[in-house]
Amino acid sequence: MQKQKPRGPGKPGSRAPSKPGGSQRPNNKQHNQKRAKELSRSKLAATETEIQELRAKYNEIDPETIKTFAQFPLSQKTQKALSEAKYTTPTEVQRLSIGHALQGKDVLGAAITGSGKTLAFLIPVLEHLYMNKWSRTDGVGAIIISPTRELAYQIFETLKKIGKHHDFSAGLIIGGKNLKFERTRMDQCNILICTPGRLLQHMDENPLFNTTTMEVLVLDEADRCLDMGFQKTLNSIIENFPPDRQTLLFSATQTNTLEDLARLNLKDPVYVGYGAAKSVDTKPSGSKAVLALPELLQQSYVVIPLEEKMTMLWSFIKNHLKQKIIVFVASCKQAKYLYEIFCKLRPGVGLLALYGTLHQDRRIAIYEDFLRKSHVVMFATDVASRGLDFPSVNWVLQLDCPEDVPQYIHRAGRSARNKSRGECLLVLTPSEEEYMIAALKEQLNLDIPAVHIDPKKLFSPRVKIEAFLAQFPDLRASAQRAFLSYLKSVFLMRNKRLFNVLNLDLDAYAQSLGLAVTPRVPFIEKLKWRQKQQNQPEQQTNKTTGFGHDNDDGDDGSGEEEDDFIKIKRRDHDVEGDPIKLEQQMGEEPEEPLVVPKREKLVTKAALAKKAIKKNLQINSKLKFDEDGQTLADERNQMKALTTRQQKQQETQKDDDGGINLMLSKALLNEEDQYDKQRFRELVKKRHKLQREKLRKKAEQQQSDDDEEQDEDEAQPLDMDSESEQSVDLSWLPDPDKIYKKRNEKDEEEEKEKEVAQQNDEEDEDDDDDDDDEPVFKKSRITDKLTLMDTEAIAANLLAS
Ligand SMILES: Nc1ncnc2c1ncn2[C@@H]1O[C@H](COP(=O)(O)OP(=O)(O)OP(=O)(O)O)[C@@H](O)[C@H]1O
Repeated sequence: MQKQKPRGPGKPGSRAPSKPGGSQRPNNKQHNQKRAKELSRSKLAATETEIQELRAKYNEIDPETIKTFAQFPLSQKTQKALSEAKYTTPTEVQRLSIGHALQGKDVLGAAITGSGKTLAFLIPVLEHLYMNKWSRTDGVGAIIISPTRELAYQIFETLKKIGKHHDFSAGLIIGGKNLKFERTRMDQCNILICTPGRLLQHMDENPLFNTTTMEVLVLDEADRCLDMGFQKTLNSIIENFPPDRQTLLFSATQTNTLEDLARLNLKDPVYVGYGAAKSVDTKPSGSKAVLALPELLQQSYVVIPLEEKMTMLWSFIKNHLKQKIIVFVASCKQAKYLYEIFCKLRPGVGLLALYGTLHQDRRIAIYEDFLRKSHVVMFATDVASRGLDFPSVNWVLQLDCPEDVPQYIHRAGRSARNKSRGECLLVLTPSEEEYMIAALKEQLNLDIPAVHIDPKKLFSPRVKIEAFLAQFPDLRASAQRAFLSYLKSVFLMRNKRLFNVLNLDLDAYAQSLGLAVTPRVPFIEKLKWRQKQQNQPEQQTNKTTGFGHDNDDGDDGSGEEEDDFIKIKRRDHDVEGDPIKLEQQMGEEPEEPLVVPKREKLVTKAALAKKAIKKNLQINSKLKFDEDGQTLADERNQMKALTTRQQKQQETQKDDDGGINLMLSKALLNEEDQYDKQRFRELVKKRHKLQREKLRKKAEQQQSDDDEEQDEDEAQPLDMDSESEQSVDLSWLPDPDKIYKKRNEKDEEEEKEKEVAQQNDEEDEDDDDDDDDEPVFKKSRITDKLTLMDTEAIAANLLAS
């Protein structure tokens, strides 16, 4: 599209001389506009003819004869971008699926990891919008759903590459990004690449988001999108899509059941990559899974106890310093701890960690870092196991056993991508070996060779790790969290044949992580306790049967009662979900189903309190007495009694199961208020009493001091003092004490009267207290006798007058 240069406003009076026949500027403008119109018209016409030509060729597509992308009836814009990105020859999955997708059919594509499934659905998406002359204002035309954020980001990047000559707008809608920003832009996007959770959030919260225009739906890693984890979310999303749409499903492990496909409302789907002959249009029987691994991937496994994994990992990294390695672990906290401790240990190679709890920007930065680097070790959880296209990964080390065979395939598939070589080492504990190896043999027809590690090549980093943990408490806490999270992940696995947390040597594992003390694992303690509880009655039953007490007495009723007491009625009473029928998968004899224990109901403080109230427990009460032997807690007790009374009333009513009883609460609050007021008055009174006591003592002390002083004055000759005192004879002066005492006594009486009046006014004052104690300030005035200095001053005044 040509762009016109913006013109400046132009100065008034500085116009260019006009040519004969009218002004030049309007002529130019008109000319340009005309030309632009002609251009766009011719472009539209060209597009229209291109579209018609391409559409005519759609029915002639024969996947078997196609060798290059140029042979596909694709728009020039797509062809140009493909050749610029050096995509000339389509991969098998692309060759087999693109034609059907262009024809508007629903496609289920299964192909090994790294075989180019992304282009197999992106090309048809672009072509569909192009052929339908989709413009920016037409809204959302296609939605691509990916189970992880990194994969969505990767698809977005590929779309940018091959769709760069088209005029469509595309949006990446994943968690951890700016929701507000996404909201304002979503309605302007023609292609949305999103994770299920975020998409549903927008559907629920964003009034601008409208999917009625949507015509193509793609599920990458379809089996993951449709599995239990995303089931509810995806069901809600699908409800919002128009039923009349094209659906494309792709994965390396298509394990979808027919039920899943029915949920998606597929219409006569084409199966690509199913069956031995990689045939097209052949429907797979029922829910048969399609599982395959790249030919150039070398696989092996090693069996070591859990506690030796750290040593093995350290030695492996030290022996492969010039390689690009992904180490898969079961939980985020393990990935974090391994990264932290290995950074401290400095193995001599770059380290990275990619896991779900990291901030999204950090995750993308790590992803890009790992893309770029050629010698690096990345500790990762299964967020990195599906779809991520890291070039030239030499080794995939599955340090913790994968949950199932598809997970093994996806992890292993991060290496040996797109016809390159790679290796995968599966680390198993002795208890995991038998089941996992048999499952791989059964489902993949794969005999993975076992490798044995030369003990001489093992270097244990334990001493160093212990030293670091002793030095850095944060690191120790991280190790503890890693320890617990691994055990939790094993505990939560549904496949109890493969993962049994009770088989693990916890102390040895804790020590291998550098922990001096094994952290407490409450859920294992609970599990053991529950197992013990379940075994005990069973043993007791056996005992009873052994002694033949069952039917001997002939009293059926009593016998039954006894049995009822000790017999477990349903052994799987705490089963959460259906038991896993592993035997059927493995073709073994059916055994007792293994079950995931149900989570125990949490006992909250509120629940305990409720229980206690219901039982009407009498909690020990503390009684306080004042100096007079009165109980201070009387009011409180009264209040408690009232509460219990009202609770009883409430219980008898039985219609109030929850919520707040306003009447009762009000009454309780009033009671509480009364009590608090009373208590406050008592405290104030007590404080006043204490103050008075103190002042009285002080006054008495002062009086006794004064008396002593007076005695001393009388006893000592005057010449002991100053010269002035020597020169003046003051014996003729009247005794000031006598004068002022009289006056003070008068004051005292008045004060007393006032006090009595005040006492009568104050309702709350304690009479006893007041009888004992006269106001201290009055006493202090009475005892405030004239000093020698005062007497001297009075004498001076008198002399002067
Ligand atoms: N026709 C092609 N020619 C050359 N390279 C291609 C072609 N198609 C895809 N590729 C490259 O192959 C690599 C793997 O592609 P892609 O990620 O789409 O595989 P995938 O099948 O989706 O893998 P996974 O199953 O792991 O998701 C990418 O680097 C991509 O660029």
